[in-house]
Amino acid sequence: MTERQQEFEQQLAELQRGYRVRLPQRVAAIALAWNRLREPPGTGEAALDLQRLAHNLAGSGTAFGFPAVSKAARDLETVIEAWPGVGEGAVEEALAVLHGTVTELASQDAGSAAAAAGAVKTTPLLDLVLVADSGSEPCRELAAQLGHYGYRIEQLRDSVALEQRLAQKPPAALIVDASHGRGKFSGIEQMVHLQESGVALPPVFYLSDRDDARTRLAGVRAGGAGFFIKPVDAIDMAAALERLIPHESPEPGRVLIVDDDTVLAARHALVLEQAGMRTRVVNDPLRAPEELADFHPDLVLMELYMPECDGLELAAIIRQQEAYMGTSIVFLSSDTDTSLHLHALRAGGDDYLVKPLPPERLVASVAARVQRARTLNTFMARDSLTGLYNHSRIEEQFLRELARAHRLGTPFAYAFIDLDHFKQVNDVYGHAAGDRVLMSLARLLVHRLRRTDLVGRYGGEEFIVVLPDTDWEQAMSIIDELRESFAGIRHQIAGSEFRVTFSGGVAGFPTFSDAVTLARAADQALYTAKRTGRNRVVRAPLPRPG
Ligand SMILES: Nc1nc2c(ncn2[C@@H]2O[C@H](COP(=O)(O)OP(=O)(O)OP(=O)(O)O)[C@@H](O)[C@H]2O)c(=O)[nH]1
Repeated sequence: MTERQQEFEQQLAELQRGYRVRLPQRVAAIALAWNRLREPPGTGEAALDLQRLAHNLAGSGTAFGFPAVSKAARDLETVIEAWPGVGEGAVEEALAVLHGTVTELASQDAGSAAAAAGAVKTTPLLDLVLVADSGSEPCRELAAQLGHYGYRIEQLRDSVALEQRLAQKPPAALIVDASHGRGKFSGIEQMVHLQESGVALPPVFYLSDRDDARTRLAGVRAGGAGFFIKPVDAIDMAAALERLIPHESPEPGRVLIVDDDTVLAARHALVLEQAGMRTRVVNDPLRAPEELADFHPDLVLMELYMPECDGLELAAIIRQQEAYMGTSIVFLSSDTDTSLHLHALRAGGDDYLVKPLPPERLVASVAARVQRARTLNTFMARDSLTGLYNHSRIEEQFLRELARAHRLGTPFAYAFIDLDHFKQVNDVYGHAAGDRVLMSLARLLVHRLRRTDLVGRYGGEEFIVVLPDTDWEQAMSIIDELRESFAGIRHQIAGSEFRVTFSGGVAGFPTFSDAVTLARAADQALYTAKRTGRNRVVRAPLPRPG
């Protein structure tokens, strides 16, 4: 075996271990889906969910070296297909066999299962340390303003306290008053002194009363990441911090593999998963559209020759749908005929890979295409001023969330937010000032909400927030807290200062169960908020019975 093959086999073994550790969770998901189906109101969708979970497990078990799991899952799938004709007992029995098979495997590998269960995601650190004289009013005000954007600020008086703080838990960044202490550059000098004595500093932003070259130069020489003249507009500082603080690693690329050759498809999936991508395999091309809608891949990797529906036909089906304009299509085939390659590209494919393909070539081609699909999708999905989801994308996300909530029976909240008297802001301070206000609200929403929440700019000064797994009482208090924070932001433009407020309307699922009534309810609640004085959040009234 060559060194490369050895490495590949090792990687496969690693993947196999990961798959094995997650098996109990997959069986638990199947058991949950079965409970949902059995207890009213079980729907056709719940039955499909259950069938798909069992089918996926049946399809992947053997590929990962667990044929007994595949067999038990396939038996369960067959019984589910025949249900309710076969009765609950048969399903329970098949489920028990699957559970037993997986429990046995899990007990052999309890150690790694525990390790996998213990993996907890952390949220990015957003605390900052401000080094300034305690009596400095502009610095106190800046701290308060940054607090509205979701940064936690701790103020320290001297470099001794700072050194202790850095040793405990380093903050995301330091903000240092350049003239803090004695002397013009004493704040800067303190940082230089700390660095020279071997203390590792996070990025430092200097605040200064004076905008002269000497002070700026001192800041640059001290390794400053930014230099701001007092009084600092908090939105500028928030923007600089946002660029600096590393965000969570991007979502892994999602690849849908369509190939009727189960072994080859599983192998491609293993290779791509090993390279950090998420994959889903479909062996029946006619199921691809359904999986596409459910999985939302960045890229579809498909075999050209397949029974019933070949790759070119499937590409045509995908390309006819606007929702998948940004999805890459890569063909795989052992056919080296170049005219066929051209034909495949004309049919909407982005690349054509000839088999057999070394793993690193597959990973490189797919990763490059995933990246391009991501970039294209970002342009298509984002509002250029605020960077939030644009109108069509937030609507799409809302519908997706609604479908998920229906499927899982979880609540979610929907809020419509609209700036108050925004026309006056434009009229009095100019359009550019209005744009800055829109950006500041966008920043506040993104910083203060969870990563799983969805925020979009619906139109001019209207925003939509979707809060998954949140009931509307929680949503009311979250949106109201945001309202209060936003009202506290001082917007500064050419020496003048002003504040802006927003009004909000909140509605939720399952109180309103379809998209139209839910959005209309939130809109009406917003209208009530405007009519009753603005700068408030109103909950949609309960729907009339019947
Ligand atoms: N600066 C800026 N203004 C915008 C943008 N999009 C829409 N607007 C402005 O937003 C203002 C909305 O005004 P109205 O619909 O009258 O609402 P309002 O003044 O906020 O009043 P209420 O909603 O009733 O509180 C208009 O003046 C639009 O020109 C934009 O991208 N930038």
